[in-house]
Amino acid sequence: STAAEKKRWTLNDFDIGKPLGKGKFGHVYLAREKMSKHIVALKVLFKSQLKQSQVEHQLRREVEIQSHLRHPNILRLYGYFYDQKRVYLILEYAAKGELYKELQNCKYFSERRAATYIASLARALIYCHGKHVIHRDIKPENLLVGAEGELKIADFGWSVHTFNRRRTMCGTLDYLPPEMVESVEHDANVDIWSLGILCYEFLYGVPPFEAKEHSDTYRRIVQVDLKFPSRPIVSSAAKDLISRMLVKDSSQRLPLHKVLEHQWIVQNADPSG
Ligand SMILES: Nc1ncnc(NCCc2cnc(NC(=O)Nc3cccc(C(F)(F)F)c3)s2)c1Br
Repeated sequence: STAAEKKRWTLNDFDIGKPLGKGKFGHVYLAREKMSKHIVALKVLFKSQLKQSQVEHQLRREVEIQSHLRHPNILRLYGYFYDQKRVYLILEYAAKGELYKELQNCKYFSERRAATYIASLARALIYCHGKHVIHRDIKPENLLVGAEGELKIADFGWSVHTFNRRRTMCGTLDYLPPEMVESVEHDANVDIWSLGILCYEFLYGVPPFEAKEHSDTYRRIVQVDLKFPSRPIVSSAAKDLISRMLVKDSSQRLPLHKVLEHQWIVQNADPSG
């Protein structure tokens, strides 16, 4: 790892700028490292809240996992430091912000834009799985957009190394595959399911199993109650790809490298990604 990852950073090393977003555990600020003038995002977490939620081990795992990941579609976590009350994550700054805000603004994405994002995500997940890391929490809130419009997966707070698969419930229900909702053993194929959920939400503006009550969402997930609305009009190729990822039996889900070879991706994704 680089010198930057070894250094003992303190808040004095940074000029703090505007708030970028408000997370569950703390706020994110634009910041500039004084010596290098390098622009970063600084996520501030309160130790009291981390302790209260007993997630300190997850945070340590995130920092450990992220320190080994280098991919254009994965937001870098350069390092962390802490003081009396807070833990600070030093993150790559994604200049075009949070993808879910973009999705809210334009309701749903074009097939070309959706396919380009899905292809980027598939490549990032192939890279993660190759390192025995599953993200487990792929959803619009964890996707950011870089200065060139490229997608960046962020927040590995729920990721794990596959050899110690865990059964804890994590993230919102909408994106969880049947095996996690039924809290049985799960593997890297959980991320393929979430990719299918995302592909549907990019094209229709809502996740496929959304329901008023948690219990209804749960039932729709375990029954894979997949319906495609008549509006907006979506190509049959896109529906075919979604149907091959949202399969209850995780071993039968389309493998990520096959996602990249699917005709809808080949015909619609921008190769630069
Ligand atoms: N424009 C932007 N450019 C860059 N970043 C931005 N926002 C921050 C995105 C994040 C990346 N990584 C994260 N990681 C965590 O939050 N981890 C986390 C937090 C609490 C508890 C835990 C745990 F303890 F539960 F694991 C783990 S948030 C924005 Br907006």
